[in-house]
Amino acid sequence: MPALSQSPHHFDLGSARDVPESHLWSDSADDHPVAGPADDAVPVVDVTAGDAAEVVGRACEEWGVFQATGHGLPAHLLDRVEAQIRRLFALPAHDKLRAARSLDNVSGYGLVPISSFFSKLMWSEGFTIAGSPLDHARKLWPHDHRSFCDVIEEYNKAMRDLAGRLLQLMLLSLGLAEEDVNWAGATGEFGDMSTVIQLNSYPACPDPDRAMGLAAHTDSSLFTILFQNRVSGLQVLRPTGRAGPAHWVTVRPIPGAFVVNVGDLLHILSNGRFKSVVHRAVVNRTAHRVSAGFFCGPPHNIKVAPLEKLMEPTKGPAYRAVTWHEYLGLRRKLFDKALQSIKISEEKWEDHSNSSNNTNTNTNTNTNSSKASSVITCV
Ligand SMILES: C=C1C[C@]23C[C@@]1(O)CC[C@H]2[C@@]12CCC[C@@](C)(C(=O)O1)[C@H]2[C@@H]3C(=O)O
Ligand SMILES: O=C(O)CCC(=O)C(=O)O
Ligand SMILES: [Fe+2]
Repeated sequence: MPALSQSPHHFDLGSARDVPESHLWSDSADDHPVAGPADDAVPVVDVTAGDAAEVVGRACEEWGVFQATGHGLPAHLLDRVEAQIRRLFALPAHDKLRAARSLDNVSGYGLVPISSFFSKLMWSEGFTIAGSPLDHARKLWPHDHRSFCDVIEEYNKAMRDLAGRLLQLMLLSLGLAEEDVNWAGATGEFGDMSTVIQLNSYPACPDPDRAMGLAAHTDSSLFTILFQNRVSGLQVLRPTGRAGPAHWVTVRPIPGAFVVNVGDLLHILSNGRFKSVVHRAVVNRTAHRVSAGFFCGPPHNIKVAPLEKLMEPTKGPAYRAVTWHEYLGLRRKLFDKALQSIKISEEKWEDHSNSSNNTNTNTNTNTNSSKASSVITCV
């Protein structure tokens, strides 16, 4: 076993010749098989196709995830994003730790936030960007933060535009109009929607079957747009159902395509119709994999609740209303029990429909008009 330079938290994964005890996941933790290549695959949608909304809707209901092609983001921008992610994680540990995430700031370098719920460490490092990356980039590259900030800024703009288009397709597929979700923006603009970028790094691993890149989880967002490029590693859980017993399906990388997955907030908004997909990232022996998640949420202070229009006449809302901020707080405490904790039982449907709590579903209660996380500038 290689010596740990400091604590196991700062163990240099890239140069490991063995998986240390601190990062060793037992096989028994993996309770589902991985489906073979002959099994059905995550749907692929050309977002410019005439039937895109319909295909997106089916994918979100059946899988909770799809791959988006035809999105129009130039390949050279994605190459520059990937190069900057690799540049960041290739820095020596002590440089990266200068930009470490702190208790009062979600942005910065560190272990994936859900790490605290697991006794073993994951084979990955992360860098979270909420708002401007400038302060952290300056700490990483005191003399050359510009190229990182410029690329992130350009990527953020292009991704917000894509996110707006995807949201419109999703809402259209649910039969919703602009006035049903007034914060969603009318014409594909992403308006005041909140976004967070999560950069992930998964170094090659000497014993990939006994390590875990990113443990199984759902995202708390409305939806997440993941750039995974050419190295595979993302797997989605196909629960027991039409496709047989529960199993993991590898999301085959399609160069230039994005993986779009439904998060808990969209599951709530659609009253459970769109599935918040459980997913994880596995590692491999030879390739250093990187990815970038673009987490899309409602505007600051908007409460997301099941839409009246999507409820069956005899049924009520399955969840109570929450802002993204409140929900992140619940996730920090309860992790995968957070969604269950806001579930409304059938007996309470009647009380709930009489209460005022659910009337502000789509009302902009935004008293603090901060757009800090929607605009990334490096000035
Ligand atoms: C906005 C956020 C979503 C996220 C927590 C965070 O504050 C920033 C990182 C996000 C991420 C990325 C990896 C998986 C995940 C579950 C985690 O631990 O951190 C998600 C969080 C989430 O979706 O709740
Ligand atoms: O890297 C991946 O494939 C998955 C990343 C992910 O799930 C996340 O950032 O939430
Ligand atoms: Fe995720």
